[in-house]
Amino acid sequence: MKVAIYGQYYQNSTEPIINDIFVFFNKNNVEMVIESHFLLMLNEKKIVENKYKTFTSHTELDSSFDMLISIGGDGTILRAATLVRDSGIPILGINAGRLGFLATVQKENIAEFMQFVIDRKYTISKRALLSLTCSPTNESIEEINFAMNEITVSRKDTTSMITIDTYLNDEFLNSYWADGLIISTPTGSTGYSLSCGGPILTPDVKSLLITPIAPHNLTARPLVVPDDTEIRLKVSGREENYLVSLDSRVTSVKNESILILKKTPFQINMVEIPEETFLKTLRSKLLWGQDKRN
Ligand SMILES: NC(=O)c1ccc[n+]([C@@H]2O[C@H](COP(=O)([O-])OP(=O)(O)OC[C@H]3O[C@@H](n4cnc5c(N)ncnc54)[C@H](O)[C@@H]3O)[C@@H](O)[C@H]2O)c1
Ligand SMILES: Nc1ncnc2c1ncn2[C@@H]1O[C@H](COP(=O)(O)OP(=O)(O)OP(=O)(O)O)[C@@H](O)[C@H]1O
Repeated sequence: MKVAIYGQYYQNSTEPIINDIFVFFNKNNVEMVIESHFLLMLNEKKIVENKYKTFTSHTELDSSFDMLISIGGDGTILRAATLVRDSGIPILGINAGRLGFLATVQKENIAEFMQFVIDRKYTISKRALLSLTCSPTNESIEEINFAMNEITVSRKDTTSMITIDTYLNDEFLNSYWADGLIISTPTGSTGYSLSCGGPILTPDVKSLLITPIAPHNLTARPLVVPDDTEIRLKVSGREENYLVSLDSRVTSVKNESILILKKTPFQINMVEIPEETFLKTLRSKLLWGQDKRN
C-alpha cells in the first residue's frame, strides 16, 4: 500500500499524531510519500527522519497512490483536494485542527482507524464539486478551477451591498441585494452556507444550494436546486470589483463580468471509516443530541 501524507502546519500537538501514524504504517510496510514542505517542518523539529520520498505538486500524485492522508482541520482538507484534483485518489482526514468536520479520524484512536485503512475496511463518499467560468477570463481562477465547499460572491472595499442577478438554466431567478451569494455543494452545506441560514444536505444529495448572505429582503431564502443546473451570475455595485471565492481561495472580479457555475465532471473521493459516518459527525461536531431534556 502507498499513501501520500499532507499537512500545512506543525504544532507540538502534531507530534503524537505523526508518531502514531508513522509507527503504525512502518510496522505494516505501508509506503509513505510526504508533501515536501510538511516533511521539512517535521525534519526541523526532528520528528521524522529525512529518508522518505516527497511530492511537491498534484502532477506527482498518480494512480500508484492508494490514498492521501490529510493531517489538520477542514482548511487542510480543502487544500488536499487541490492536490488530488481529478486523480480519484481518496482523501482521509485526521483531525489535528479545531472543528474538523470533514476530517473524520480523531487523534485519540489513530491506530484503530489506520487498521481499517490497511484492511481496506472503508467506504468512499463521493463529493460533488463546483467549477466556474468567468467572462472576461480571470487567470487566477483558471489554475485550480473547482470548489468542494462553495463558490461565493461578496462585496469588496465597501459596506455597500451588491446586486447579484441570478439565472438558472438561462431563466431569471432573482436579483439578490445582499452582502453576497453562496452557491454551495452538499459538502459545503455545513460550512459558510449553514452560518447564513442554509439547510444541511447529506453528501450524496444531488443538489446545489443558493444561499444569500444577509439579503436586505425578508423573503429571500436559501434555495435548493438540482446539481445539473447551470447557474449564471452578474454582479453590480458601487465599487468596481467584488470578491469571488472558491473554498479558501479568493480573487477579485470586475463588475458586470458573467460568472457561470456548474458541477464538475469529476468528484472528490472522501474515505469514510466504519462508525465515523456523516450522521454521526452531525451529532458529535454540531452537538446534536446535547440537549439533555430529551
Ligand atoms: N461565517 C462562516 O461560517 C464562514 C465564513 C467564511 C468561510 N467559511 C468557510 O470556511 C471555508 C474555508 O475554510 P478556511 O479554513 O479557509 O477558513 P477558516 O479558517 O475561517 O475556517 C472556517 C471554519 O469553517 C469550518 N468548515 C469548513 N468547511 C466546512 C464544512 N464543509 N463543514 C463544516 N464546517 C466547515 C472549519 O472547520 C472552520 O472552523 C469556506 O469554504 C467556508 O465554508 C465560513
Ligand atoms: N498538522 C497540524 N498539526 C497541528 N495543528 C494543526 C495542524 N493542522 C492544523 N492545525 C491547527 O488547526 C488550525 C486549523 O487548521 P486548518 O486551517 O486545517 O482548519 P480550519 O479550516 O481552520 O478548520 P478546523 O476548524 O477544522 O480546524 C490551525 O490553525 C492549527 O492551529
